[in-house]
Amino acid sequence: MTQTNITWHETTITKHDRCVQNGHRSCVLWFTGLSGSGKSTIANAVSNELYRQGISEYVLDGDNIRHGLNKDLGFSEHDRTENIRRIGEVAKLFVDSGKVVTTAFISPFHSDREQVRSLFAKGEFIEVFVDCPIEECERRDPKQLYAKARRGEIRDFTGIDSPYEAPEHPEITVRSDLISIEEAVVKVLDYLREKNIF
Ligand SMILES: Nc1ncnc2c1ncn2[C@@H]1O[C@H](COP(=O)(O)OS(=O)(=O)O)[C@@H](OP(=O)(O)O)[C@H]1O
Ligand SMILES: Nc1ncnc2c1ncn2[C@@H]1O[C@H](COP(=O)(O)OP(=O)(O)O)[C@@H](O)[C@H]1O
Repeated sequence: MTQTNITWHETTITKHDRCVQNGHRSCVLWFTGLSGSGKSTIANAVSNELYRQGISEYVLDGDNIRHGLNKDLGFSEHDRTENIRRIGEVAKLFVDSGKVVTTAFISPFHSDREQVRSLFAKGEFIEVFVDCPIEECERRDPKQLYAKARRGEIRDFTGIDSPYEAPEHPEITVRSDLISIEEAVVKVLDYLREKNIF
């Protein structure tokens, strides 16, 4: 349902004010990749390092959001699109609050990611493609979900019987089968410094 009779209220204190107070710009690092590619691991490691350096950060992680805000959603194409739409809106609020937000969602559909990108000012949405061959993700299988999907116990599993559309022009690509977690963190932080986020 489209809402009517709703007015947007500008706050007195703006995103700019909050960024000045924090001493850095805000943005979202949008990690995308197959299950087991390393999104959560790298997003968390990046956030830890940002925190250590005094940057105001926050992690939005797939499994956690699906326990609360999005617990009504499953893994159909429609539900994944709605999942990403809501998370995009939440990420926008966090960016407005002045934070460097890391998100770790498979976000398999190109159009959904581009829809989220369109919510942000230029340079605020940083797509991080955690690129890892499915064979390696399946070998890692940290939650034994590939094994279950292969046995037919999980339907619509990304990479098995549900598609993953790899980003065409991500701001950052991390080949998590070729570089270490530490090297991935350095790559992401170098990008943020190069773009004068902090
Ligand atoms: N069918 C199916 N396909 C993919 N993933 C599944 C599925 N069922 C459960 N899981 C678990 O849910 C996590 C993915 O949730 P996301 O919110 O990131 O997915 S999506 O962006 O809406 O596609 C995913 O987490 P990660 O392994 O961290 O990616 C899985 O643990
Ligand atoms: N270079 C790497 N980058 C990220 N994760 C790695 C790397 N090498 C091994 N791993 C392991 O792969 C697994 C990735 O799991 P996870 O971060 O939960 O992936 P995702 O969030 O994409 O599902 C973890 O057990 C992690 O320790």
